[in-house]
Amino acid sequence: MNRQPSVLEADGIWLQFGGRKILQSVYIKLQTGHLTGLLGRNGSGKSCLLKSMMGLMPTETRSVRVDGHYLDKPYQRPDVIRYLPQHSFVPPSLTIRAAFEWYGVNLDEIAGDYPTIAALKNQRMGRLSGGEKRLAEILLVLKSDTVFVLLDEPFSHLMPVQIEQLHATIRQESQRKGILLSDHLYRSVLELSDSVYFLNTGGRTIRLASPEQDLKDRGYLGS
Ligand SMILES: Nc1ncnc2c1ncn2[C@@H]1O[C@H](COP(=O)(O)OP(=O)(O)OP(=O)(O)O)[C@@H](O)[C@H]1O
Repeated sequence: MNRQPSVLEADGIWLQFGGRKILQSVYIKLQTGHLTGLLGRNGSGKSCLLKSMMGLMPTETRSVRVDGHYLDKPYQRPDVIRYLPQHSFVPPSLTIRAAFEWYGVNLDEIAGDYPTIAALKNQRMGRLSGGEKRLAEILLVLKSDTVFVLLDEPFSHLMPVQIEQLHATIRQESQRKGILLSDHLYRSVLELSDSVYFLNTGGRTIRLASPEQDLKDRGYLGS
């Protein structure tokens, strides 16, 4: 698939719960061909930000634009943007094969890199282990025919060898997609990202110039 480069900008995102401010005028930019990292302390609002970008949170204000065009309900545009939430989202009664058909992803294409998933193709999602299910769901989102992908903690529940393989797949997919990666495996995030945002406790994003040092200065990493 050949596409023109595309830019997604999310800005003016304000979110609060019961007067507690979580996001305050957040700005974030994604670009096809680039991988953007998102880091922040526990509870800083990273998951809320991804949900807000999808239109799945009751934000006070929010603007998500793709190439300057406002996206009213991003969650209704899987052709433009897909989102991997922290929780499982495929109905447990679906087999892996049916889930891949639903997302329009060719199971044969991933069989070489992920033989365990391919071998389980007739297994129902609800019968998979936590790691198997997570991996299948990541691949559905990552390999689907879309332009932007938001990944919320994709590496949780995966064993190291799968994380390594996933690094390669994320790199490959980010050549044509714009990917936002949020995960506490910060080494993976730094290694894969072309640029990194930090969501500070005041609910604003800061683009990190020297990620390792900045993360230490902000108390995310020990010094
Ligand atoms: N529906 C909700 N109602 C009230 N508070 C909420 C709701 N969802 C999230 N919060 C609060 O918003 C804050 C940010 O949560 P969020 O899950 O976005 O953090 P996070 O940065 O993803 O954290 P972690 O790194 O621990 O996963 C937390 O204090 C959380 O308790």
